[in-house]
Amino acid sequence: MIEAVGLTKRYGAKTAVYNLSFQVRPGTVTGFLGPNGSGKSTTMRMILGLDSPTSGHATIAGRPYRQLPNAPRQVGALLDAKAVHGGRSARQHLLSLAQLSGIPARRVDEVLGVVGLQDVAGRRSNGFSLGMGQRLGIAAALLGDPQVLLFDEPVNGLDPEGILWVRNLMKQLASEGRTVFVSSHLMSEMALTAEHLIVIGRGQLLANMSVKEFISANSADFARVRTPDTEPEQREKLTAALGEAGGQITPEPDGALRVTGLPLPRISDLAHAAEVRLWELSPHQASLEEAYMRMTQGAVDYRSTADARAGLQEAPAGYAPQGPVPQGYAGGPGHPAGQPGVPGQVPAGVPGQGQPNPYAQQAPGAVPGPGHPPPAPAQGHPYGAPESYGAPHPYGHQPAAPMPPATPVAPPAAPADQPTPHHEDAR
Ligand SMILES: Nc1ncnc2c1ncn2[C@@H]1O[C@H](COP(=O)(O)OP(=O)(O)OP(=O)(O)O)[C@@H](O)[C@H]1O
Repeated sequence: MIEAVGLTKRYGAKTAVYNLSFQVRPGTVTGFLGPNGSGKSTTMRMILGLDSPTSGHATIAGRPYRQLPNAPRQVGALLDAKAVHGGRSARQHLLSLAQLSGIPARRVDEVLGVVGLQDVAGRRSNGFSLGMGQRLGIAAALLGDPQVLLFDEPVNGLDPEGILWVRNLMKQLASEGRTVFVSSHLMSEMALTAEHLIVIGRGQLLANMSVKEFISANSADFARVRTPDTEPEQREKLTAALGEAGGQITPEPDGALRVTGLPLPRISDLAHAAEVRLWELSPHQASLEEAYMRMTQGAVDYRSTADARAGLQEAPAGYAPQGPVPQGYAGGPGHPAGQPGVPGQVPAGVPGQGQPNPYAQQAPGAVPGPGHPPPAPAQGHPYGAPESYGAPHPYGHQPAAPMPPATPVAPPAAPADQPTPHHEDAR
């Protein structure tokens, strides 16, 4: 198990991570979600002993990484796929890691097969695509057959087939009882990969809950209602009537109203009774990605000026209707609201930051919204059979050999407190 307790990291005036507490349990994939710059990599680096916390601590199996008796044997990580000596071949790179940790050379070929790089193993890694580099990084993480695995944006640069393969690999590793902690900024991907979610924004915990809970808490049905644009008093009349009847009303950027808590026929009847004409009355379901974006929208560092026009700049006025904070949200039970925030960093309108949760109108057991299909069935290969580069994958046609017993893996190379190499890869 991985545990963070009050984890805080400041770089000068910049607070990258603030008071983060969570646990990552074995046997499930835990997704670590947050917008760019929200502190995911910094948190992972602190867990791996590559950065020292300003305060708080992180442990793996009850001890800080650097105090684990055989840390390299227990923990594997993919932090930066580009942290490879480009002049070396994939095999040489893995061999040098294996030799450092006393891992038998045959294990190198096993992991090369697992990630589908066996046919390019002799090629220099500086000729690798981003996706091939990710696979090589994953191979390095698996080298020691560790019980605890951390992956920072592992699907970055992978094509759809590669993404599916990573998804199945993560699930397979977790089903073997390992602790699997995977960061991403894509909710849609994590909803298909992870069973548990830890969501952060500007270094602070926003949600800590199962994917099931997140889906049921965020896949709210709602109605869109529009009155004649030319008669604003009709809109006001309707807002009052719906509000009195117990509906939650949120103005949409285009002038429509988003209504939760009332079925469509009731909205129609109330509009009729109030003598309000409707131009639109339509059913909708909030997508998970939308819920995630709304949850983190006050906690995004980098934003296009076009976002304002797209309605992503600010929560619309009045968008935070009534309702309890669902369990597991930061600020909900187990995450008391009103904890001191980072000065100037408390995300506006974020559930659990002392504000009511805007997603309280739930259909329990709701399924992911459009764009979130159910997970694809696993492929024949135990790790989803990646296509190898240049030849059919041998594991695609035969049962894979079992992983060898735990063997050490080289510790992450960067010394503590070095500036984080900030990835400039396309995301
Ligand atoms: N060594 C450093 N010195 C100064 N600031 C840093 C350093 N490392 C990270 N930061 C800052 O801390 C914040 C969190 O960065 P971090 O890389 O942990 O976020 P992230 O969620 O992993 O982002 P991304 O998804 O873009 O990789 C950012 O504002 C970043 O610029």
